Amino acid sequence: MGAFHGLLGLSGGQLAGVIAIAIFTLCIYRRYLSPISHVPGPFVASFTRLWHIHRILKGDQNLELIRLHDKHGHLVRIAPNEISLSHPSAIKKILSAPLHKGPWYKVIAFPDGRFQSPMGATDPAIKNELSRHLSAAYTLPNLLRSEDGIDATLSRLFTWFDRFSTQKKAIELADWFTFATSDVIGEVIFSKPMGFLEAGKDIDNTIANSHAQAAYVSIAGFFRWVHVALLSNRFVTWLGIAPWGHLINTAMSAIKERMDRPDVERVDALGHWLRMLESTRSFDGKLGSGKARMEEHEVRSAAFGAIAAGNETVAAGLQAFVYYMIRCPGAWERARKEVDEVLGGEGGEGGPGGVVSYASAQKMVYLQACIKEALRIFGPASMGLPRVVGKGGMTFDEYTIPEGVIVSVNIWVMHHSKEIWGEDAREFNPDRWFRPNAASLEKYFIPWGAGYSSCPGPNIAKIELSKICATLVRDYEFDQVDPKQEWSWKAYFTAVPGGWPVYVKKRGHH
Ligand code: HEM
Repeated sequence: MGAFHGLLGLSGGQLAGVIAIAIFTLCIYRRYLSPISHVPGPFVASFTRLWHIHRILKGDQNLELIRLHDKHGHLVRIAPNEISLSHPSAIKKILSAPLHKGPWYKVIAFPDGRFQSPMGATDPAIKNELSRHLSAAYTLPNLLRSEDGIDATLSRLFTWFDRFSTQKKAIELADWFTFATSDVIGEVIFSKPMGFLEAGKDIDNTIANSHAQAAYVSIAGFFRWVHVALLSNRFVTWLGIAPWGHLINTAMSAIKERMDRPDVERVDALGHWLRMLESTRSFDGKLGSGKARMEEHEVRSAAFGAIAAGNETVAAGLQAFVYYMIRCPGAWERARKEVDEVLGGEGGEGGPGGVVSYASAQKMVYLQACIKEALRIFGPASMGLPRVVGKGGMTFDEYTIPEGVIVSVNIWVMHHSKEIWGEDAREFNPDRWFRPNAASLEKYFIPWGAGYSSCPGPNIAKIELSKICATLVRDYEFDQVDPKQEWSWKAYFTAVPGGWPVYVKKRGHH
């Protein structure tokens, strides 16, 4: 360091002064001279990303953004080079367009930063190529081939609920729904539940630790090189010390077992990917060449993606359904009447305890509107989805945003926009889906994101939400231990509520 000062001919104090002036100049440039300096937003955000990171860690980035858009309008500058958009056309112009994703996404790599995952690929052409084989496993007909396995898993959940009803024991739905959705993902991906419902408890504190992991991932994307240096590198992978935890470990050993036994034929997603792997093994198309190929690490990465993204999101949707339904007078009874009608009276489908089929749940239009409304009012994905403006820039209102600026669309901001949904935008009202303008609002309903980078798992989520919500409405009621208590949650990349214990009551038991 001393040699460095000497080289510049500066004393320690002078060097500190030069650095301070450089930082000050950069701040002035970012605040007053940058091409997006005229876009309104929090003062600090205009010269440092730390404002955004602070809001993420505080866990209220979604609500804060809604407040800022209410105050400033369609454009809010949330970092020196990022603008959040609430303009109704932003979904089409930003998410549905083939824009590159923001650099934040690159942090999503498995098992380490050397490998590109579909979510981590920022170039739309590469992302599409990496996803091509994966998504075919998630079509509705493919997934419904696992419906019996899903039913067996969910029956375990309802057996627990029956027990809690008899015991009059208060439970956290956050835990039980996450146990169930984790087990279902195991069933759908590799025909093996993760074991939470069998154990009836959080295994290895997996779910308890997931909040800290979620907070880490949501900001690690802004410090990717630190993340690569500490955790996401070849050395950590080689040592096998990455803190993946029970879910990923279970998935990886299930994949290994299946690869060791190529004679086992299964209808799950893994079976599909392994067949793809086999048929493309001899093919040496290069990434970016537009040619189909799939490699072993991509199979692992696909399972990792589903497991990392597919349990708490659905569990949050399920919680939102129960939470808002029990607060909406008459909604549970109305949904139950419909469920009974469709199933032909109390019990229906295999009698009490039998899990409602996906096909029957699709006929329950009010129930589906309630599920949809729960996902609108409480979108499980709470972080803005960043894209990079391409050549020629982009115009919203009187602003022209130049090439290279990051533009993000936050699902909460869009779902809570009064301009789009009307004055009752921030209320839970399933009946909005029966209004004459409902069809025209579909394009603004984006719980899964939109465009080439949107969630690959809606069909899995819809199967779970439909079956679980229909069965809950038919067979159970929920009373909060403290009916006035609001739930709490932290909005990182996803928002997972908790802290609202309930009593489960089996229908007819008092
Ligand atoms: C209610 C449930 C769910 C919601 C609301 C949801 C929402 C989202 C959103 C908003 C994204 C980000 C899109 C973007 O970056 O532009 C995403 C990505 C993803 N989701 Fe979901 N998701 C849900 C359930 C699932 C399930 C069940 C799976 C299981 C396969 C899944 C797997 C993934 C994966 C792998 C990604 C990364 C996709 C990629 O970029 O390749 N999600 N999800």
